[in-house]
Amino acid sequence: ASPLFQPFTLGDLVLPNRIVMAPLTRNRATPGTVAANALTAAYYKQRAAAGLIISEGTQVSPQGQGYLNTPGLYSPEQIAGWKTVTDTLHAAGGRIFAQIWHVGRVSHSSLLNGGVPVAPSAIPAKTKTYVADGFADVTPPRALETAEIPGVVAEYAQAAANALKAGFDGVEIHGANGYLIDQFLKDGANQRTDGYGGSPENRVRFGLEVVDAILKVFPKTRLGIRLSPVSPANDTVTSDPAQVFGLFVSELSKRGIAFIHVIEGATGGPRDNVAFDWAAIRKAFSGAYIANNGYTRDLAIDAVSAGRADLVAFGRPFIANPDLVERLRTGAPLNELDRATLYGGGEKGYTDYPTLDAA
Ligand SMILES: C=C(C(=O)O)c1ccccc1
Repeated sequence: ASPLFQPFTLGDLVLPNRIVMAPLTRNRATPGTVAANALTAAYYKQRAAAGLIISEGTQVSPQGQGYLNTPGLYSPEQIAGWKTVTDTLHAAGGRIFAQIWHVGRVSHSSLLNGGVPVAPSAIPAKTKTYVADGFADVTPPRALETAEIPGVVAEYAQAAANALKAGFDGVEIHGANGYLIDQFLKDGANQRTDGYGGSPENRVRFGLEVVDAILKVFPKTRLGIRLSPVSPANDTVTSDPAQVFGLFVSELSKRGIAFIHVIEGATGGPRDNVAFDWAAIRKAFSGAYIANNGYTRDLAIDAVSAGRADLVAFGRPFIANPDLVERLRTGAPLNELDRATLYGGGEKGYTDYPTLDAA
């Protein structure tokens, strides 16, 4: 069988195959920000055959929330809610890492008690977010004071400690798609004049402080980070992707974390929007490389067989195919994705996609 279906040891965790369920925001943490409804546990349980599941983005604090009904990992209720999910998934033989998330400037005052989002600089993103009455332009942010930054770093570390309590098998730091860490990395969003802005060395500082703070409370063998060097997601770009991500990845490699999860191209879009040397990034990192973005069965089999990736993450295919692993193994056709039920709502488009044997 293709290496895609062979086991892989990630850090100290043996995965039964190299197929990862990518983090997917579904806006179904109701009420509010607690991932406790039975639907969420059922949704993840249906996908337990994945080599590894990475949870939907889970905010590290109230300030870190940018969308309606996304779960948090900063309160006892939220930890207890996620525990019902991880217990259910473990009972079904699955493995799940928590993706911990701070949206930075991609938020809306209606989610922040009338407040404004925080960001590296007071530069509004030309992007929308999902709030109570549908999609809305994000609220222009304020720049974080230098003195506030250690507090935000500590929110990530606390969320990682909470992830352990909530029964997660590991943590993925959300460092991609134009959210807070990515905003610091990219000079289109970060025009600070203190030690956190300007040179690539300064722009990687925030992300590295987050990793170092987490490593004080969390094992490096179970820690990874998602990156999107050339994605324009949420209107966040940089003039120097090769420089800043080459530096960031080599610094991450020195810390010995388990994986980088790389969005190759524009998130959910073209893989060749900007020329980028993915092989150089893979070579610069000592741990595992999870490739993501628009992979088909053939592309995934080829990437793993050719050694360009250790694992491949699938997002939208996992939404529509709870038994994606089986379908990829046998080359079976895939269910169509229903875009109308991606965000918000209930079981429709969440837990009601059929498996092969149900067809
Ligand atoms: C967390 C997200 C990301 O990383 O792009 C997200 C958020 C809202 C809708 C889709 C995706």
